[in-house]
Amino acid sequence: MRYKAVIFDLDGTLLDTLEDLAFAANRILADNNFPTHPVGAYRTFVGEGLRVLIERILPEGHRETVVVTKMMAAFEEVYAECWHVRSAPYPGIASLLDYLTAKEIRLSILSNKPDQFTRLCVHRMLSGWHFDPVFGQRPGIPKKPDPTAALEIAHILDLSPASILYVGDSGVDMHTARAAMMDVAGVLWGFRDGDELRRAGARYLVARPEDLLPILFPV
Ligand SMILES: O=C(O)COP(=O)(O)O
Repeated sequence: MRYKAVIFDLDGTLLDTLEDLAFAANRILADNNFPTHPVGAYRTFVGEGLRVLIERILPEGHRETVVVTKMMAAFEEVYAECWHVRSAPYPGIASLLDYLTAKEIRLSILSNKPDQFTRLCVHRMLSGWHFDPVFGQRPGIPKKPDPTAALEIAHILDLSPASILYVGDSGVDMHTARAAMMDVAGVLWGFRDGDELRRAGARYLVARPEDLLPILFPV
């Protein structure tokens, strides 16, 4: 078997978290008399961590560090109440994870979502499977697309990057995997489109979770 482990991105790959993220972000915008955004716009705002999300949703001219920092704290407060309301695994993820577990493929998660929310989401929505390690964005560790955390996972699993398949839904994920010398599959059910994934270097593009099986277990 070529791949012994999979590193999954979280938002837009395993979990559809878009509506809860958009709800919390729009709430803090409205609370501060800033214009809100349609839920779909958040597909391009999410993916590079909380600070970048806040910078992207604020109107130009209101992105000073002090405003961004205040809005980050406000977001964390609102999201702490709503992160689980409308979020859930995408269709087909449960069966995929069951199958990978039965085949003894090791499972791991690497997200740019703040680490505490990453762990909460995994604990509540993906507790039926064993993911280890689970890393969100941690203070002092460079976020994706820097390959540091992906390589840390390879080290913890005691596997070479070549024996790990990275699965994600954004250009940031594709760049992360390539920088870590891992093969990468881009998923088309997430927040970004196939063009972005292809341009960022996706080796495979998959339309449904079960389409990962022939990649992981070629006949
Ligand atoms: O919350 C984010 O910025 C993105 O999270 P992801 O890395 O799981 O897509």
